[in-house]
Amino acid sequence: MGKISRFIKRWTPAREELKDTKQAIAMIRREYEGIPLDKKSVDPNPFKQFSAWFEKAVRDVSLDANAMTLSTVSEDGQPATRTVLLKEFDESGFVFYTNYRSRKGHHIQNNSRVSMTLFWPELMRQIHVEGNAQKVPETQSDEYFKSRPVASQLGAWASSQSEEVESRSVLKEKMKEYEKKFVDDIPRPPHWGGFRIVPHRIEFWQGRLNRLHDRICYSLEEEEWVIKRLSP
Ligand SMILES: Cc1cc2nc3c(=O)[nH]c(=O)nc-3n(C[C@H](O)[C@H](O)[C@H](O)COP(=O)(O)O)c2cc1C
Repeated sequence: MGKISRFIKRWTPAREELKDTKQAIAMIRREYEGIPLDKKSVDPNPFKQFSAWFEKAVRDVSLDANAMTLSTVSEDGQPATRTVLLKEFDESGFVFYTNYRSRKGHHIQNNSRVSMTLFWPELMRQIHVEGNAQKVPETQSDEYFKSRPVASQLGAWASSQSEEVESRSVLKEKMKEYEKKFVDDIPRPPHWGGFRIVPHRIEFWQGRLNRLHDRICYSLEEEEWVIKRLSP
């Protein structure tokens, strides 16, 4: 049994112990005993701190270490969240790719304020970022689009993301249509590309004993990152 499956077993009730959802929820409880996180021990640069945590997550987290919850806000102030994949990262921000005509795309075009959260249960760690989303340059989206598998490239053409679709077979037909249309090179759909989240607040959360977790928060104040410890 691997490190992770042992870990999961420890915190998951046995199948025969589960009677109903209410009881299942009540049975899920664990202590967090992560490595201490302190204002003195973190890097003064939040991007370097992010890299250190992300690299550890890629090594130690079972799957989808780059999956993050993205929150946007609708025109009438309704927040909406969904999972997207972090695809690029540097000191200018966090990049994910999507359909600009999707629900999230419309939200961002109307209100660029977004937040994103990565949670790595195995490490008892969470990173929460708040900032503004902006489209990446077209050349950057082109480059990333080219690196995707051909089927994913066709999928970007075939799917009018977030719109109602009659059936799965309609999607399959569209895939076939685009397969015929683009024989050699598949261009990037103009409505598909990256958003960069430019952060002004980055919080690192480390689970600790007795729910006394460590929270170290960087906020951008007059172009300087100010570091504070927050109550759990
Ligand atoms: C693990 C995972 C990764 C995903 N990655 C992306 C992604 O990188 N980009 C994307 O547009 N949708 C991604 N999705 C699908 C979104 O969660 C969502 O269903 C879709 O983008 C439509 O969202 P919207 O209608 O709010 O715009 C992913 C879903 C999961 C579960």
